[in-house]
Amino acid sequence: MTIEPGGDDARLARTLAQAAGLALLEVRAGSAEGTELKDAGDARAQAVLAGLLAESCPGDAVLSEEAADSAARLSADRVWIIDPLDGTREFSERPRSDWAVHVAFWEKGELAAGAVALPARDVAYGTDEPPVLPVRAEGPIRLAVSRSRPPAFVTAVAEELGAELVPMGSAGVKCSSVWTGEADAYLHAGGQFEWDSAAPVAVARAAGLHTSRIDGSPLVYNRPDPKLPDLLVCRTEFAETILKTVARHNSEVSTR
Ligand SMILES: Nc1ncnc2c1ncn2[C@@H]1O[C@H](COP(=O)(O)O)[C@@H](OP(=O)(O)O)[C@H]1O
Ligand SMILES: [Mg+2]
Repeated sequence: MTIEPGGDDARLARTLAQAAGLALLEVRAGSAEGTELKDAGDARAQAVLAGLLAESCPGDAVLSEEAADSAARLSADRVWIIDPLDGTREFSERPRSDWAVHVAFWEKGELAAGAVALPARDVAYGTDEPPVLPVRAEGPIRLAVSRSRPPAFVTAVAEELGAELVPMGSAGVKCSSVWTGEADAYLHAGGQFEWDSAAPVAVARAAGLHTSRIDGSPLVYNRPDPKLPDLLVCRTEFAETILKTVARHNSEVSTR
């Protein structure tokens, strides 16, 4: 199934992400700090999303970072894959704005819709109205990477590509940096889960970006084990070069 703009599920994904985003801004306006703030954010956004999903689509399954997993999702046709607060670390570091709410919708084997809200930037992106890629300005490849857990091989890869690293928090924010044109690619390896990438990947696909594992294989969602440790999201013109460069340096790292 391909991701179609519009549609009720796509609009619902955006509404849900924005509602959780508003709740997170309220939590952040309070006095909690550090772990207490992270926990309060995770819990509040989860409660908002779970409540709205139960109301709007009571028969659907849900896979969430903040809720117990249920095997029921493996035989369901409709599954919401949500990360109520992605970039929890950055959420707790006021006034950073690189944190997000992810709401993806999976149907019969494929991501079918998704939305990524960046509440501190007052913006949300969704497959209902896919982002339009800007024309790329001249210059070196800009590679968005985790500011706290970049892949082991990323310095060597950037050197070989003559690329600039752009560190930031949140997988959703890094994917959004590719569709807004702030970066050309988002590269991650070393660990992640389906909820970290499902919604950003749905929006990236709708925007016409390349999305894959770092060995070039497809990103597959709603699997029994939700670990999905690596990905590349990039402008299509850079996919082949980046994948080849990663393949060389990833094998050097993993055989060390
Ligand atoms: N090595 C790793 N193992 C597990 N999760 C990882 C990871 N590296 C990044 N992630 C998760 O991916 C999301 C984006 O990370 P980063 O900001 O470092 O790019 C974060 O999600 P959460 O904030 O929802 O926990 C983070 O926990
Ligand atoms: Mg996450």
